[in-house]
Amino acid sequence: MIEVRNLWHIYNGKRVAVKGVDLTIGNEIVALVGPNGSGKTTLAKHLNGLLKPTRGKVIVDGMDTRKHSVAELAKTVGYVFQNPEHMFFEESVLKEVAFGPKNLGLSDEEIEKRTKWALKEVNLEGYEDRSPYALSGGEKQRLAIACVLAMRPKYLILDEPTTGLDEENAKSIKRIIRNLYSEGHGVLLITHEMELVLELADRVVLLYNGEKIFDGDVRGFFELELRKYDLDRPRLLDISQRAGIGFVRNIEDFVKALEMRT
Ligand SMILES: Nc1ncnc2c1ncn2[C@@H]1O[C@H](COP(=O)(O)OP(=O)(O)OP(=O)(O)O)[C@@H](O)[C@H]1O
Repeated sequence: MIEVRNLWHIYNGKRVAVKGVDLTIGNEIVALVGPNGSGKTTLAKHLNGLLKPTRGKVIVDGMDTRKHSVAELAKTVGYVFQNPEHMFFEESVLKEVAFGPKNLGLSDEEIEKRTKWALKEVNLEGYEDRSPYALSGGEKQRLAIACVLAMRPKYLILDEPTTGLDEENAKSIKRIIRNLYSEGHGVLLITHEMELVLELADRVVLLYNGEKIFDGDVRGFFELELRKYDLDRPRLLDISQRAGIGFVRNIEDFVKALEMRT
């Protein structure tokens, strides 16, 4: 369990980015949403110790982030950054994924096992010898997830994992996230894409001006006046409501509900 208790983050002694946030994350998919500058990245960087609390506490599976290094915490909380190509530096996909486990000082056998597993998990088997830079946007995103997965973290933070991807690639990322959840991982999904929230999240946390405005189920979240927070309501929900069907999570459920009616 990740526990955030009354967390405050103030940059340079004056810019208050996170204001008294409480939050827990277990084996679930939590969407972290809010307009630009609302504090999402700042909050997420606390979960693996990249930032330390100005006030309050973050406890990751019993470890106080102030008392543990980022390297230590990264074994438990993996962070897949936005624009993953900035993080690649090896000449092949295989070396890129093996880098993390190597750094942990694992045996060659264990490194190979983890690398293979991570590449399989993101469906990049057969790409081992390719250059990370020569991959498509969707493949780069999957490679970035594999690199973090190879560290076997229990929790994953994914920052805008589907932004800029076409539908096919976005689908594949969604499948990976669902798999990770069913394998017992906790996932924190930072996103501006409300369709993704609707389809995937168990819970939604809304930040606004650094404060937690909402923390609850997806249905409750979409009952909020989202325009007030610069967020869009998914079109599917409007269409479904107009059709008299009400709350659905994806197009398949909408079509099923339509068919049942006829
Ligand atoms: N290193 C920094 N130094 C000073 N202020 C910062 C720093 N990083 C972020 N901020 C400020 O803290 C506030 C929260 O920023 P943060 O990046 O956490 O928001 P966000 O919700 O992730 O935004 P976005 O959706 O645009 O990525 C913003 O006002 C931002 O300008």
